[in-house]
Amino acid sequence: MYVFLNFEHRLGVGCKVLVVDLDGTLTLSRNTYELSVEALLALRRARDAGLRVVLATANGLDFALTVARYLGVRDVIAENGCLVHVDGVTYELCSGDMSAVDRAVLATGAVEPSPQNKCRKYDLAYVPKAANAVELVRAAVGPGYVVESSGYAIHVRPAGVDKGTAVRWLCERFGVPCHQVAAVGDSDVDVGMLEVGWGIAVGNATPAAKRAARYVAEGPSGLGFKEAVELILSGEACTP
Ligand SMILES: O=C(O)COP(=O)(O)O
Ligand SMILES: [Mg+2]
Repeated sequence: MYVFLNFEHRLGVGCKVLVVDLDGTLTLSRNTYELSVEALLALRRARDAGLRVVLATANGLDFALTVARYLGVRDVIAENGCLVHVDGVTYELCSGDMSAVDRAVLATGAVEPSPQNKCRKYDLAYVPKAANAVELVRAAVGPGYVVESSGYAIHVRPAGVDKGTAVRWLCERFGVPCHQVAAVGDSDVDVGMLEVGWGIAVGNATPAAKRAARYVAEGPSGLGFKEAVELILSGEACTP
């Protein structure tokens, strides 16, 4: 039961849901996994204000659910939107067998498989070994697949689904207009959700993420997320 405590929420204006990326957004910077204390405190303020918080990450589902547990978050978008876990049930927004694609990607010799791949289903992750790894992988998999870098790994998944697809699915499920879903992120894999929701990019986000956002924070990563929560709680975000 989400009782919206503050004035904007009671009036049915302002943000009702907060969808937040993990790596590069809740962390100290975009090249570490260390969580930002300021971000954790801001996340708790958002939740205490009655916002429904969803973790949206390129990481695998098992990994994301584990992190979400320690963040005090129950709902998760994983594998860049291919898997959505809401109210204890996992929904698959992607389909198809990725084994042949995986073989083609590894045959380029430009990447190493992420250890997470043994527990990932549709969005596979790779560590680049060559400067032009993204281009080589794109050439190997063809137009039916999306190849993007999160800054932490190269991701390959079936075309047509991204974090924005999953946010749109959540808007429907929660019965909330998408402009009242705040989405905060740092990288190219967040562009879809920054466009679908009321997008906020952290200060050190990629150019594509900043272009997709309604608002760009000053601070980097976790400090930028703290600013995003302040904007949300001020009632100035999630305008139509
Ligand atoms: O797993 C990654 O590559 C980055 O994950 P993120 O979507 O939480 O930034
Ligand atoms: Mg990120």
